[in-house]
Parts: sequence; structure tokens; C-alpha cells
Amino acid sequence: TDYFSSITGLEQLLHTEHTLMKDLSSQLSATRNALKQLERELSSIKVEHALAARGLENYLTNPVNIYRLMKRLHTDWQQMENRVQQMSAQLRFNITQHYGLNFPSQEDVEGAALALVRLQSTYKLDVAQVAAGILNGIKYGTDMSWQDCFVLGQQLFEMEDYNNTKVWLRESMERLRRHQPQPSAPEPALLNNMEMVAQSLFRMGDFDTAYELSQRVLELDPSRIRNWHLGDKAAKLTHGESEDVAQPRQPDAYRLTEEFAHYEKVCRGEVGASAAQQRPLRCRYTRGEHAYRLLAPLKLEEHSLDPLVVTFHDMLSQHRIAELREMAVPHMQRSTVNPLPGGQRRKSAFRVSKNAWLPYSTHPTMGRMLRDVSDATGLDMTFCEQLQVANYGVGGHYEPHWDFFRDSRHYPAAEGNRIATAIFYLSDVEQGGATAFPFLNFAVRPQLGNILFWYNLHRSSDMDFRTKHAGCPVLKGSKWIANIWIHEATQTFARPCDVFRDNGVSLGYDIIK
Ligand SMILES: O=C(O)CCC(=O)C(=O)O
Ligand SMILES: [Fe+2]
Repeated sequence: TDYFSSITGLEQLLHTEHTLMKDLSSQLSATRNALKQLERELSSIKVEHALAARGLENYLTNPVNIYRLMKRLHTDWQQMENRVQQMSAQLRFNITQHYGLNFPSQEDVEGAALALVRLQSTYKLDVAQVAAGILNGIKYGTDMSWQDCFVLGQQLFEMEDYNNTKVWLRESMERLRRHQPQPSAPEPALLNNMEMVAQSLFRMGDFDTAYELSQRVLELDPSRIRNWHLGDKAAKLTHGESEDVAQPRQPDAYRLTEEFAHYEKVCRGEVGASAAQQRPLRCRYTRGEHAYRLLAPLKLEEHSLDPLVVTFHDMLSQHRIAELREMAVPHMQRSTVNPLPGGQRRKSAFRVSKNAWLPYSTHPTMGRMLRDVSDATGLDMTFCEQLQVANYGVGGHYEPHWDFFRDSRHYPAAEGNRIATAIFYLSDVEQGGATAFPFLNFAVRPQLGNILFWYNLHRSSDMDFRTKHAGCPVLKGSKWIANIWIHEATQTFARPCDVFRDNGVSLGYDIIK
């Protein structure tokens, strides 16, 4: 299991670090006390020597002084030696002795690095601002050090994301340049890494960044000039080594499309529905499909009439939400995307979150959630998938997708395809994390207690390709949702078909531009 994809995983890592901190800190304070004691003794001996220096003869004719000198040299110094040895033996800081602590894997580190650059590109964040702990103008955290930026750049380099590598290495160098007072030479290992990265950049042809990096290395440790054989490398390059030159990795083809760029705009809130689209939309009270709601009407907000996308406000109390989240936590696993039948479930950078599937019988709240969706929409809940509770950590997202299955082998024929989706928002999100509908030009901000509901299929049961949607990356906060997917088979009377097949309007949306 990984830690980076949800807040619960990260809490465990924070606990790990807390344990290590406590251990090291108690080790250090024990040693500090022993050191202080030694220092006190040393300074009392110094006092003796100062006295002696004022008048040797006078000092050395005093029998007490003579005795103390003898004793010091005969026993005290020996004891001090013993104590120093003991002290260094006692100062033991061993991380592996802490059983049961959780540590991030290489995958976690990469996942966190990816999340950071995803946020940077989706929300067009300025690297210098991110490094300063500022997200969209709000300062949340502490600055990243030049070393932090360098290590991130190196990480991205290893992940073959060369564009972002460059940006972060430059930020690192910029921070190093501004560093006041001048930093003392860092660990040799870090300098080695800097040299290595500089050489690789040079070989890739990014001479500017390579040059800047090597200049900084030399400033930090001028003796390293002897390590530099860039000239040799350049000579080799021209002698048939060129096939060795690393080629930047192509990002996933979908991310290069116009459609994806447009999706990112919707996440940033740069595009919205047109006035004509918005004019017929209302916020109103409704009794839904159940007489009881005459007394307790629902607060309905329309986002789109065709396809129907609506929010029902205030459908779940904070208390019930806390219960739900608690029940889900022990079952949370990294989310996967749908494999072909018989294929392996796969983790994917396409969907970064954790989720748990819970049967509705787990708790009365879940049964009520089903009933409320049914009352609000009139749909029959006989064929619903189990409740899926999901949590997205910072940088977590779900790229644009459809909820219906395109391959009928993915659902039992007797249940039919996913006719509708109901998302319960189990949290607010401070920044980012909206549910975006790129073809419909709007994004819905998560609001604790609300249900977002839409139909995935036309009345004719055909797939409605306009319903492509996504969970935008979470920029600040943690996003919790619970999904109910409702299937089609029993909805004949709840949502009857029209006389004519009505899927024509959405066919054009099934191509990626
Ligand atoms: O996270 C969201 O806002 C959307 C989630 C979603 O589309 C899904 O789980 O299928
Ligand atoms: Fe979805």
C-alpha cells in the first residue's frame, strides 16, 4: 500500500517522524547533559591553571594544590576518558530498532513529486511561489530549502520529466544564490549528486542549466574543479555516442490534447457555462419524488438540464459524515481503474486516491443515503454498486472519464449499465478538487453534505458522451466523497424512454480533440 495518495496514509508517516524525533531528541538531551557536566569540570581545571599561571612557585608550594594535581592526573582524567567513551557508546540512534513504523517507498516519493508538478501545471502555479509555500496567493507552509528544490529536481530527472527538472533545478540554484549568509559546503553526497545531474543535463544538451549547476558546485567546493571533464564528454559526444543522449519522455498522449487543456481550464475556473446555458437554470425547493418531502423539501440546484446534472444541498449531517469516514478508513486501498474482464486491476497516475467499498448493510446511515437518493430522483435502488468512499490527498485527482461502461462485459446483463451517479461530498476542499464537466463547461465545488447527481445514459439507454467528468487535483486540503452508482435494469418506469431514440446530441463528444 502507498502513503502519498490519501490523508490517512500521510498521518501514519507523520507519526513515524514524530517517533524518530522524540527518540533523537531524548538521545541528544541525555548527551547534552553529560557534555555540560564534562565542560564544568574542564573549566574548574582551567581555573586552577589560571591561578598557577599567576605565580607558579606560590601555587606549587601549596600541599592542597599538589595533591589535587596528583589526583587529577592519576584518576580524574582517566575517568573523564571513560565517560567520553561511554557517552559516544550511548549516543545510539538506530532507526530500524523502531518496529512497526511506516516509511514511504520510492513509489511514494515519486507520487508526491508527480502530485506537485501536476498541481503546478493544472493550476498554472509559479514555481517560486510553490517553493515559498504559497498556493494561489495564500501562504500555507514554510519555504522549501535550496536542497529540497534540488532533490525534487533530481527526482523529476530520474522520472524523465525534463521540463519540470529544469524549472526546479533553476529554482534551487536561485535559492542557493540568495542564501544569506553563504551556506557552508553541504554534504559531499549532495555535491556528488549535483555534479552527476549537471553532467547528465550537459549530455542532454541543456547547457545553460548544466553550467549554472556546475558553477554553484564550484562555489561551494572549489577543490572540485579537478572533477570536471566536461570537455572530454563533449568530445565523446561527437564521436558516435549520440544515441546515448537521453530523449525527453513523451507525456501521456491525452495530456497533450486540446481537450485536456480545456479540462484544466475548467478546473481553474477560467471557463464557465455561457449565459444562454445558464439562463434556464434555477435553485429551488423540490419535493423530489416522495410525498414526505412536502414537509422536508429538498434544496435543488441545477447545473445543466440536458444532460441533467444537479446538486441536492444539505443531505448529510456532519455527524453522520464523520461516522462514515471512520467506518471507511480501515478498508481504504489505492484506487484502481477498470481493467478489461480477466485483466488485473491497475493503479494509475490517471486516478490517484484511495477508496473502500462498503455494503449498505454496514450502517443505517448508508441505507438512508440510498433511500434519500431514491426519494430525490425517483430511481429504483435495486441494482446499485456498494457504496464507494474515496479520499484524495493533495495532488490527488481523477482524470476525465465516463462512469458508464463501454464494454458490456463489465456489468451483469441483468443489471444494465450505470444509468446515474450520485456523489455525496463528505468534506469541503480548501482549494481545487472540483468535479469538472469539461464538455459542459462547469465545475462543481465540493461542499460537505451535498449530493451531486447526474444521468450517464440517455433515456434510450445509449451512453451520453457529454457526461465526461473528472475530479480536479486537490490543491489544498483533503477531499472525501462517497459514490453511489445506480444501474439501469429496474428503471423502466422511473425513467421511461422517449418515442424517438435521443442519443444523437452526444455522439460528437466521443472523440478526443
Ligand atoms: O472526485 C470527483 O469529483 C469525481 C469522482 C468520480 O468521477 C468517480 O469516482 O467516478
Ligand atoms: Fe466518475
